[in-house]
Amino acid sequence: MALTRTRIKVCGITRPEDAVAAADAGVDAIGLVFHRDSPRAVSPAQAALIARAVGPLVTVVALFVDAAEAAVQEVLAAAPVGLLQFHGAESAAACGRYHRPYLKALRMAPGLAVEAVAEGYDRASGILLDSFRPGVPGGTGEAFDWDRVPVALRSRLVLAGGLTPANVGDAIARVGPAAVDVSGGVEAAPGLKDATRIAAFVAAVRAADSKRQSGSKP
Ligand SMILES: O=C(O)c1ccccc1N[C@@H]1O[C@H](COP(=O)(O)O)[C@@H](O)[C@H]1O
Repeated sequence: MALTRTRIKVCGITRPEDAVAAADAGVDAIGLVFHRDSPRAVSPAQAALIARAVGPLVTVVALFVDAAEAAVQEVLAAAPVGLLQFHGAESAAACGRYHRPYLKALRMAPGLAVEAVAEGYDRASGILLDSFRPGVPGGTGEAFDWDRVPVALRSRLVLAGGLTPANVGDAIARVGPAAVDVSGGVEAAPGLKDATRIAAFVAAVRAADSKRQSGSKP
């Protein structure tokens, strides 16, 4: 049985007030980036403050890019993380080391055998597909060719990469992911979310869900 409500994650939150805006808009998860080179990077102490602001029933996702085990453990000790997100070249064994639910991000490099690679992460709670730009691990603000998404992956797919309030409805109609993830598309500036854009993104997702449901009725 397929989900009728697309789950929403807003990633790259750096301020408690942005976490509150996302929660108030009705998102399912917020993402915190622990990658030093990102304009959205937060410290474990900031993460704890943001997680406290968002309350108990919004999932806090901690995003790492090929991080050392000690760095991941430091974050886990500091903040109530509900889900890990591995956005680098981490193996399935490395992702599973923390005995926590996790998303594995795959960047859509030319020629990537998406389905085969995703199969190697069968213990992941979801497979996140993001755009590929050489030398940039994520948060590019660029969309990839959605026709490359394997149908078989949809039920555990988190679609990411260049989503915005303007294109997310089309993305849902064409791909039918379990969840969508947005960062740059709801920002006023890198790392600074915009409450109006977050609300517009959520509204666009819900409109697409309604359209899908009415279209599937006999
Ligand atoms: O957001 C970042 O700065 C970032 C840094 C390193 C790895 C991943 C990052 N963000 C993730 O990138 C995708 C797409 O972001 P966007 O919507 O295209 O800006 C998303 O999954 C973020 O979680």
